[in-house]
Amino acid sequence: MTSRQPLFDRLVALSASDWDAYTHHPFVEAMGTGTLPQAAFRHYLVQDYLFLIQFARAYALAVYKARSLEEMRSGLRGLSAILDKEMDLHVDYCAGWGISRAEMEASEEDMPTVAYTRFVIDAGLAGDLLDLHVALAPCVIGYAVIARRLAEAGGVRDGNPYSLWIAEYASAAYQDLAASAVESLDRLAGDDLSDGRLVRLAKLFGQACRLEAAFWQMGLDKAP
Ligand SMILES: Cc1ncc(CO)c(N)n1
Repeated sequence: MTSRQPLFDRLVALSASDWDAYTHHPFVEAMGTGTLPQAAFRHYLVQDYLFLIQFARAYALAVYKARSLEEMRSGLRGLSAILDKEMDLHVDYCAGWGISRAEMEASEEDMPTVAYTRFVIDAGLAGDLLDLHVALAPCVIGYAVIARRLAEAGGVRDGNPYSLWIAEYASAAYQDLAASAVESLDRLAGDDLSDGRLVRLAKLFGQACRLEAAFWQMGLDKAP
């Protein structure tokens, strides 16, 4: 019975308090209500641009770590989704907040950005493809879960400056991407995951959730 439960659900259950602290962080709740200070969001946006560059490197590593052509192509789709789509979207979106590409490129990575992105890359370098995808899961899937909840609670509405952010990650395209990330965890894990491996994977997952929470907190800490 437990083996039929998606690996993602088991990881969330094993790291419930870290997962909840990440997905219900005060930064997230304030985006939903529209009360997040703009300075917090702008700092987050610039750091997220730098985050995405490193995230692309993590997908490049997924191509390298692939054990089959199919897995290589899947890593390549993730890489090009970031480089060819998400980065451009991000630049357009930041322009709407008066932040130029030049300003983002001139910015330095804050410690939480360095910590999170290099943690993910190291998880992939030191481990196998499943370790890497588990370390990536809170990013890819977490944003889909957060945005869906905020959208269902009425976060996308006139007058909420964060509507577009919520709508983007609540969109069918992003929700589909997250659903395929959930499936790929099960495909990579196969059906003979030992208890010991599960515990090690849950450690990676919980750490990534704490680093996501620290990423939100970095934004809040910039609010006057
Ligand atoms: C910090 C962070 N986590 C996850 C995502 C989703 O891609 C993102 N853009 N930024």
